[in-house]
Amino acid sequence: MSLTNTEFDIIFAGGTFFPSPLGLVGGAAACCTAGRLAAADPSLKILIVEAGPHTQEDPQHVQPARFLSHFTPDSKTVKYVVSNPSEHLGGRITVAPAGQCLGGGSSVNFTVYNRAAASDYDDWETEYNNPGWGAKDLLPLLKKTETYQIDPEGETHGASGPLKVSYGGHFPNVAKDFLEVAATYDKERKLTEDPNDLYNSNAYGRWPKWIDEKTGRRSDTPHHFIYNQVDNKNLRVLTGSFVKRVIIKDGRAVGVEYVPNPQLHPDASPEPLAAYASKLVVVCGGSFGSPLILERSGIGAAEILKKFGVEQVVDLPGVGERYQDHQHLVALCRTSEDADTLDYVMRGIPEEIEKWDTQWKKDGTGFLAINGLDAGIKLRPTESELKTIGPAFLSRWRQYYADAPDKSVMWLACVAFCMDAIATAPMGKYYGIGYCLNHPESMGRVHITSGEDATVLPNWDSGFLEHESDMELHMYAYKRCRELARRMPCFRGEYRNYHPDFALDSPAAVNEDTVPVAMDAPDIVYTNEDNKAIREWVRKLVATTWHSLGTCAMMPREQGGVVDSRLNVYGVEGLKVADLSIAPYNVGANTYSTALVIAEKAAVLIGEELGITGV
Ligand SMILES: Cc1cc2nc3c(=O)[nH]c(=O)nc-3n(C[C@H](O)[C@H](O)[C@H](O)COP(=O)(O)OP(=O)(O)OC[C@H]3O[C@@H](n4cnc5c(N)ncnc54)[C@H](O)[C@@H]3O)c2cc1C
Repeated sequence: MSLTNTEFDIIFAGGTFFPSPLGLVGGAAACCTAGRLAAADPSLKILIVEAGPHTQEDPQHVQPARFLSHFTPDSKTVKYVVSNPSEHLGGRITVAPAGQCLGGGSSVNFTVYNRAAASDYDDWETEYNNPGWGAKDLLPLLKKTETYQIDPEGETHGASGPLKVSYGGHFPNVAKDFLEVAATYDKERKLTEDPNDLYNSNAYGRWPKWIDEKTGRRSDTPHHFIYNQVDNKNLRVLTGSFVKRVIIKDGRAVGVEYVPNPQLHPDASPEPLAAYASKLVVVCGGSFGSPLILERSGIGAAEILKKFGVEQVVDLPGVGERYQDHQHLVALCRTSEDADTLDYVMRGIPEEIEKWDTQWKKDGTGFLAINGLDAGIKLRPTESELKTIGPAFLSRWRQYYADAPDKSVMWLACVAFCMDAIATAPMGKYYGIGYCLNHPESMGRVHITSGEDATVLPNWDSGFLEHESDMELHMYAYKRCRELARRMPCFRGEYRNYHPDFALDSPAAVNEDTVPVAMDAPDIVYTNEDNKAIREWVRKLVATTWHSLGTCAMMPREQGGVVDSRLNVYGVEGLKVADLSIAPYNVGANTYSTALVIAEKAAVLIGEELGITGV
């Protein structure tokens, strides 16, 4: 589709693309920012350019529990980003699936509602010099996005935003078991009604979801910010198109070049087309997409651009650096047939889908209206636990966590399906206690492998486990998960492939076919050999939590920053980045909420600059 003769006000690159004064790409953040601006000023010509397909009213996007259906080898809605082999992972690669469809991650994610600690955002303001990005400034925007159906009067939650947050349409008995065990076994920690108030941590609770309790639908960004404005002909979305580069003339971004996605348009000419924006180009390709768009546009480190024949426009060596994620693992167990798990739905068994689809259509409840992540904790180690974790983590704790009681070191949760192993585990019902590290010390990097081809995979080093402090925390986390899991009434043994390879005669040996241990049973004592086995297990299985951020960091330019605190790319006029890639440092939570608050803030900043009121 050629948009060459249409001029937009804004183009959003990475999401959907419109010929407009403003242009954007159409991921989670892009749809929110574009939708807010379009609603405030319907005369604004906006184009969103998105690499993947539309998602409108597709059950695989709208019904929350369908998220694993996107993970097929030939997926058209998820892009598999493959890392370089790493010595820290025993020489193996890791793969990060990233949403590639209108709405990006918001259209395929697991719908876990998890909010950062207030001090995470305060650090953005004070440590990275970004006025206006602290918790007190962002809280009103966090509230603006959501309707917190669980407690609309809650002080830190929103009551009338477009995205609904609830517990979903069912409370699985597996999650109830988990909370009962937590309350009885873990004497050091309490239960909470609201694990997401920004200011408190270290208490177990029922876990909310980005799901509307009235309809059972996913709270994604395209349906709530874009598809609900179909009558606005000035808001245009171009799907199936990769933004190749931003067109920069005399130091100003004036448009984008885009090429068809060959997976969706195999017969289209690969020649680039152009769309022009008179006011602004906003890059929103996510943490994997945005740095690559910038590098192909000549914005990045000299040696990388030179290697791939891209003429440098701005020297910004920070582009593509500071890749961060939340590394996760799950200790899987078998469970009884009467346990509520999503295994059969996740495996796509037709009778199960049909049964729950009927229920979902009737009243928005049932297994399609949940995500199987129904209880958990943002956990901080106790003083006595801290003594056992290890010297590298202890040093990290003292430097980063000790004085910030709202920060948790990991999110630990009960998973009511065979997460990570659904494709390989024998048929049956499973649950797991899983966790992700909230602020791993390790960082990676992502860069182009071609100056011309926007469809090829990048050069990605995940950075996972490059710091010993992360490994020590993983080992502690596994032990916590295991103690909780084996006490749960629904426990019927550990699934060997998702536990370390302990010696068979070790007291830590995997118990495959058994019943729960007593609540007051002593914790397992691990030998040096057992600890080595856990270390190997972590290396073998640690994986992305799909929470990539930080690759176009909002920091001072001299410290490696890519955008300033108004999201302007250093050295180019009329060019912003507005997605999770601008996060200067990690947040202790699943990242959709943070992507949304960045998008809301971007809309406000753009509104101010273009004189649009009511954003
Ligand atoms: C499988 C999965 C599960 C997740 N689960 C959760 C969860 O349960 N809870 C939670 O809080 N968070 C979750 N997340 C994370 C969350 O969805 C992301 O943090 C969020 O979507 C990031 O938003 P973004 O706008 O920065 O990027 P994205 O949402 O990734 O959007 C980027 C968009 O840009 C497009 N794009 C990239 N390059 C180009 C290009 N060159 N041209 C055109 N388009 C391009 C992509 O196709 C994509 O649509 C999950 C993510 C994934 C992938």
